[in-house]
Parts: sequence; C-alpha cells; structure tokens
Amino acid sequence: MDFFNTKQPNPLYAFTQRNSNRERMRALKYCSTVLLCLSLLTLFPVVTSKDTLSQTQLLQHDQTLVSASDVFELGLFKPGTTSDWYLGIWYKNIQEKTVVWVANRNTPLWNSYSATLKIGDHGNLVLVDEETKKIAWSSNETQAVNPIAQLLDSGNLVLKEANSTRNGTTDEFLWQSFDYPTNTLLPDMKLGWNLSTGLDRYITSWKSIEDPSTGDFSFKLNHQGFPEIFLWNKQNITYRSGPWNGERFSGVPEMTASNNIRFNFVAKPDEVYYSYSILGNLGPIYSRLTVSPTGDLQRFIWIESANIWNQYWYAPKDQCDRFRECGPYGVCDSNASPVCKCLEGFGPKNLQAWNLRDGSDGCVRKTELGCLKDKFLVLENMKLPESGGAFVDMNMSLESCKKTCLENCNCSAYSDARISNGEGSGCVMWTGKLMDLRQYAEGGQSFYVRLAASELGGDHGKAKRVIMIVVITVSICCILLLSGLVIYFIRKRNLNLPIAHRESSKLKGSFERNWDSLLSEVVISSRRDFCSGEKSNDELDQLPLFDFNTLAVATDNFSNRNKLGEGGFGCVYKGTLVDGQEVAVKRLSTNSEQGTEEFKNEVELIARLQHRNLVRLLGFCIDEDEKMLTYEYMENKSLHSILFSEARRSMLDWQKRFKIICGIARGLIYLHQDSRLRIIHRDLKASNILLDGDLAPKISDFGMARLFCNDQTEENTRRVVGTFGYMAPEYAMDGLFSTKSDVFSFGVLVLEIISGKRNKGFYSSNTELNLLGNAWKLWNEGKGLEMIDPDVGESYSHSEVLRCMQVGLLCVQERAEDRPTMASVVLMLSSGTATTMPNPKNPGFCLEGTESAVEADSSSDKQEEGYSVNQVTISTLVGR
Ligand SMILES: Nc1ncnc2c1ncn2[C@@H]1O[C@H](COP(=O)(O)OP(=O)(O)OP(=O)(O)O)[C@@H](O)[C@H]1O
Repeated sequence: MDFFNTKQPNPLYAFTQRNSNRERMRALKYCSTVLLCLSLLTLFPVVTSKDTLSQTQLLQHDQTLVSASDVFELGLFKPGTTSDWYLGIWYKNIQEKTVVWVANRNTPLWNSYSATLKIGDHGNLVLVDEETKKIAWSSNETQAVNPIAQLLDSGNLVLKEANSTRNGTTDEFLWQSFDYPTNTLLPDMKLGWNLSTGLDRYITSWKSIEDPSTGDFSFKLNHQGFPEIFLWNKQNITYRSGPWNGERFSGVPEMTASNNIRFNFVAKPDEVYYSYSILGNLGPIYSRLTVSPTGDLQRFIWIESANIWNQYWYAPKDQCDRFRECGPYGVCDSNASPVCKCLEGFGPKNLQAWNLRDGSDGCVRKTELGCLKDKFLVLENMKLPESGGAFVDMNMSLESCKKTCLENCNCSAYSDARISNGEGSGCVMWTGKLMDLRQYAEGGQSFYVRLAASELGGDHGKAKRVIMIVVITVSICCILLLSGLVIYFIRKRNLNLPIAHRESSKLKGSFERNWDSLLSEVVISSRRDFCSGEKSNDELDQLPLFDFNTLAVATDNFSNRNKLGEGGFGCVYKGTLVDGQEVAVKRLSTNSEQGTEEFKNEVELIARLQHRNLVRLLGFCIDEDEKMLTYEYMENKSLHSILFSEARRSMLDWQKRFKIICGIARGLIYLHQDSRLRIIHRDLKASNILLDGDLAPKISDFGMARLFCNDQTEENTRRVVGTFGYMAPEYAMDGLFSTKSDVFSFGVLVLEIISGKRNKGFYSSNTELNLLGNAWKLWNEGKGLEMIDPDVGESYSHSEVLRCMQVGLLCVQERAEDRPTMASVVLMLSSGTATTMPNPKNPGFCLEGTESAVEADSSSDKQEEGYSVNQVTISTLVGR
C-alpha cells in the first residue's frame, strides 16, 4: 500500500493546508483507522487471489477459494441438516451442493466461526479451530520454502512452491488432494498405486448422504497379478471390475470410450492406476465416479439444460455381478435361469445346494487332468476370472501362451492379455481355481480352460462319451421305470396312513418329472410362450419338485407352531429340510379354486426372475389336491409384521427404513425394466415385502403379477386384484394397470414406512383423510417431518426423510402420467436431488369416503395383530 505517496488529495494533505480543527480531527481519525487496518493486515492478511492461499494468509470460515475458471470452490460446509462443519470442495456453479472432496471427513468441527485454513510451519495445510487451538485436519508436511495452496480447475487442491512454474502434471506438486480421494473420482484423478511411495489411492463411501465420515464401501485397485478393481464392503469383496484388457475392464463390457470420455489404465513398474479424462470441445462436461453409502458405484454426468446429475453408469447391476456368485469353475450368465452353470467338464460340487440355486460352492472336475495330454476348451464373451495370482506377459503370443500353459501342469487357463480392435496380444495365465467367471451375450473375450483330453473329444473321447451317454440314458430310463412302479405302490399304501407315518423323501433335480404333465390339470395361460412364442421352459424344468411328504416332515405336519402367517390363498409354514435348510412353505388351501391360477402364475414368473430384492422360489409341490410353494425363509417375516406392530416397530430405525425403501425400489425397477421380462406386480404391500436376517427387503407374492410384452405399457382388466389402500385409482376404478399402478403402491409403501401407519384405503364411508391425505396436507403446510414415526428415534436425517416423503407423494399422484418411473424414483432416492425433484400434485384416494363392497376372506396378520379387511388381497370385477 503506497498510501503516503499518492497524488490524490488526502486528509494529511488537507491538514497541512488548512489546519482547521474539524479537518484535523477528521484526518487523525482516518489515519488511525488506516493504521489499525494495516496492522491487522500484517497479522491476518485476507485472501487476495481467489484461487490461492499464501503462507501469510488465512482462509476464514466465511471465505472460500474459487478455481481460476470458477469450476470448483473450497470452503467450510455443513451437509444437510447436521450441525458438523467440514472443509470440502464442491462445484461452484451447481446449485445443489455436490461435494467431491472432504478434508476432515472423520474430524468435523462443531462450529465454523473460529475455523481457519492456513499454511502451517511445516509447509503443510492445516485446518485449525482458533478458539481451542485444536488442529482438525492437516495435510502432509513438506520441505517447501515458500509454499502456496491453490485450487485448480480440475478440483485438485495442491501445495506447491510459490515461484514454481510447474503445474502441468499432477506428479509435480508437494501435496495434492487428488492423492487422498474421499468418495469421488474426478477426471484425471488416479485410482491406484504409486508403487515407489506405497501410496494407494481409492474412493470410500460416505457413511450416509449427510455424513461424510468413512463409510463401509471402498473401490480399490489390486495391483497384484493382472490388476483389477474390487468393491469392498468392510472386509468383504462384493464386486470386481475384472482386469483391464486394453480397451475396458473385462467385467464392464458396456464400457466404451466415447467422444466425451476416455478411459486410461496405466500399469508400469512404479505405478498402476485407472483414470478417465473428459474430451471434446463441446464446452465443459462434468463427470464424477462415486461410491454411494449403500455400495453402488455410479458415474454421473451433469446435464446443464435439465439441471440434474444424470446416472450414466452403475454397478453392481445384477446377480452375476455379485462376487463369486457361482463359486470355483462356475459361470454366471444373467440371461439364463438359473444363472449359474458349470464349465464344460465340471459338475456341481454340492448338488443339493446347486439345485436350490445356491451356486457358491461351485463346481469340480469330472475327469482328472493328464498334464501334457490335456486340451483347452475355448469360451467366448467371458469376463476373465479373478486375476490377483495370474501371470502376465505382454510380449508373448497366444500360441506360446497356450504352449507355456500346457507345459505347466498347474496352469488352469490362459487368455489374451490385451484386445484391441478385435485383435488379441500378450498372454495371461491362471493357476489353481478359476473364480468369479461370467459370460456375456456380447462384449467379453475369448478364454481358454484346461480340461482332460477325454472331456473334449478327439475320436476316442467322442466314442467313449457317446457310449457313456447311451449307458446313462438306458440306466436312467430303467431307474425311472422302476421307481415309478415303486412310488405307485408306496403311494397306494401310504394314502391309507396318517401323514405323520408317510415316508419322507425329496426328489432332486428336474429330470425326475415333467412340468407339463404335472400341470396338466392346471389351465396354462395364454402367456405361456412369454410373448415370443419361443421361450423355453428351461427355468421351470430346473426348478426342484418337492414331494408332499418332504414338506410335511419339514413343517412337522404343517403344525400350528410352525405357522408363519396366513394369506388370501392359504397358510405359510416354516420348515426345515433334511439337510438343515430353513424354508417357508406356502400351502394353498385345497378348497381355494382361485389359488390355482395364482399358483401357476407365481411358479411360471418367479422361476424366471432372480434379483437380490425378490424372494427366491426354491421349488414347488403338486400332489393330487395339494399345491405348495417353497421359498427361501425370511427370518424377519414381512415388513407388515414389524412396521405395524407396536412391539416390533422400533427395530426399524431410519437408516433401516431408508435401506428398505431403496431395496424395494431396486426390486421393482428390475421387474419393470431390468429383467428380461416386463412385469407388473399388482399387489405390492407391506405384507408382500419380506425381510431377511439383515432386514434386507425382498418382494414376494407374484400370484397376481402380469407380464407385459414388447412395447405394451398398460392393460385393462375386468378382474381387479390387489389390496385396497395400495391400489392406484385408475386400476381400482377402471381396471387399468401399468407399471405406474405399481409405482402408486410403492408410494403408499414409502409413506407407510416413514409414518409407521397403514393407509386405510377407501373402503369405509367416513370422510376423514387417510394416510395419503394426511401426508399431502402436512407437506403443503411445510410440516412434512411431523409424519415421521416417533419409533424411528432421534437419529434420522431430516432431508432424507423429506426426500422420501416427496418421492412417496410423487408416486401416489392421482394421474398415472404424473407419477415417476421406478428408474427416476431410484435416481431421486440415491442422488439426493431434493431441489431438482418436481413438486407433487394431489394424491389419488386421499379421503376414506368412497364406498366399496369388498369381500375378503383372510389375512396374513390374523395371527399377528388382528384382522384388517383393508390389507387383504381382493379380487373383484369392475363394470365397463
Ligand atoms: N418366505 C417367507 N419367509 C418367512 N415368512 C413368510 C414367507 N412368506 C410368507 N411369510 C409370512 O407369511 C405371511 C402370509 O404370506 P402370504 O403371501 O400367504 O399372504 P399375504 O401376502 O400376507 O396376504 P395375501 O395373500 O392377501 O396377499 C406373510 O405376511 C409373512 O409374514
């Protein structure tokens, strides 16, 4: 400041010129103010350059650094409604605060006013609470002489020498936030290892969307063997990218470079990492890869015109993305059902578990290897197996690779290490068990598995196999014939004995019965061909058939003690199979004619579906008049049995409720669009959401579900089935159902989960507001949080609850076309975009006043807590 040299008139000048008392006083006052400012400036200089903090400056609690082109901003922030303060970096021009880095994620500040960011004595950045003098966070110390901190347009906060001209590559900084990612990988950030320094850069989820502290999920590169990236849930791997094959990760076939994004993978002696860059001259494109608190990897792209983060990619996607789903030598194919099969030349290790669709034990060789005599089976479109122990040679040809593998008796498979434009190069070899294989419809790569020569043929092998097949077929025919006769005679005898005395047995495998003949008395629906007319019954054929006695023994003769509940079509019992597996057995009441159609529908549909949020059908039984369905046993029974029970409701804190909402949404999106079929459930309700031991939700009861073909979006029925309180208006009144009628039921469920109260539907004649009406009223009065069930306790995130309420209200809007799709619902739930969500319009059926003559005959909760007509699945006809 060159104040005294200024040519401008100033108070001191005026003082010497005029010497009047008034002006003298004014000048003195001015001077003292200036001197005070100068001394303060010397002690606490303010930040002058918007993106830089020098050694003599402080960044106060209300100041921020802004990168040169206004892309990123660094400062203190408070996530959602919490009272904790964090130092973080976010996008400057995106209204909805999207934080990409947090310095003190595990050491928040209780208040912000006394916090400052400065460069410490050891050339490090420090965040200090000036009041307590406590250091909340510090970067590494540096040997810098004159360090400055700068926020770059890449989102990287760096420490460098003030006079350094080097700011090109990320390796030249004294310290950089890019080396310490939180939950976000930004363009040009490295995910992986600096092997010289041992620095491992990986992303770790926030604990919840309002809590940046270290969460359970991490996405980490393993540089051993043939490097690949693993998604960890605490100590367990949940998903694997597969190794980089020169073009993409072998487990991400949809990963294709575009004009806008380039993916990079670098494997050098001193570093191994993955990164991506944004290309193009279409102006700035914002993209970020994150790991969410619930373990989803998501890439978002900012859509400027719509003001939203669009989900561009996500993983894990399906059952086959689950780590080691099909065990050693098992291959997962999400287009097949069941999804697991053994590699050719291998058979299931644990046949019983395998038949019950638990493939985790994998497969074992049928024929011992003969080392140099072995052959290789080629498999196409494969995700390469776990490769931490693989051997890689980038210079070896495929032919030498094969030879080297053959000569090493422990080598179990080989493949090209790289593929580029369809051309392979290099060599990768695996020894020992082959784990976590999957096959794609397209997009994987060729993979060569070692097998005993006899498994692969040659004339001698072929002849041997043909003979074996003939012998086996003849033996099976004889056994079947004999056992048919034996069963016939035993049955004839057993029919006269009480159930408890009947002999227990369980038929395993599909080859022992014929689906069509078993169902011959059942009307096969016109949709049997599942739209194409070509659909095979493979899945059904694979579905185990239990005989009556097995299930009678398992459930202790269907004893009341084992009764889990009762629905419209019969009772559900807990059972234990001879191998100790716990199951739930739904026994259709023998006099329920209505149940037959639903039974067939359930078996036909659910056998073809597999998702972690859908209950698994393990098998079925048709024995004269008896029809039973056997499901995986859900320890916590139905959501209904917990949510609407005074005694049990407090088991569900907010985090659990939120997880349940997200899980149901994921199951529904799978039904509506992600599975091979488009299915409308038509009877979503709290008693059809089952909860496993970890309270993970699974949608059950597909008796009412309908399949939509090709481009069909809605259907009209005269037979309205479903449960009042959950039924969309257009469905209940006009019989019109679509994915949007399921969305309505989902919305009701969301509001029930938030409030712990049932929606009363519209059966009674009183004119009070029901749950939807109440929610709508509170929302409009800005009192949404009053909806929350007091049993949730104190620990809930206000914004998350309000977001769920908004999603719930959007789903129950009166007009089907106003309701979001489940895909949008999942996005809204996961991305925290409350500000960009539409405002809900009025809900359908928000009064209890519409009368309806409904007959209902039973309820799942008769046993649990009284009878409620409203919650029972009904079936009625509507006029046209
Ligand atoms: N796989 C399972 N594991 C544990 N409990 C189960 C299982 N399946 C059903 N139940 C229990 O049995 C009850 C009855 O189920 P069911 O599907 O027969 O009828 P609902 O869905 O309650 O009623 P409705 O038939 O009217 O739709 C459920 O509410 C649940 O408590």
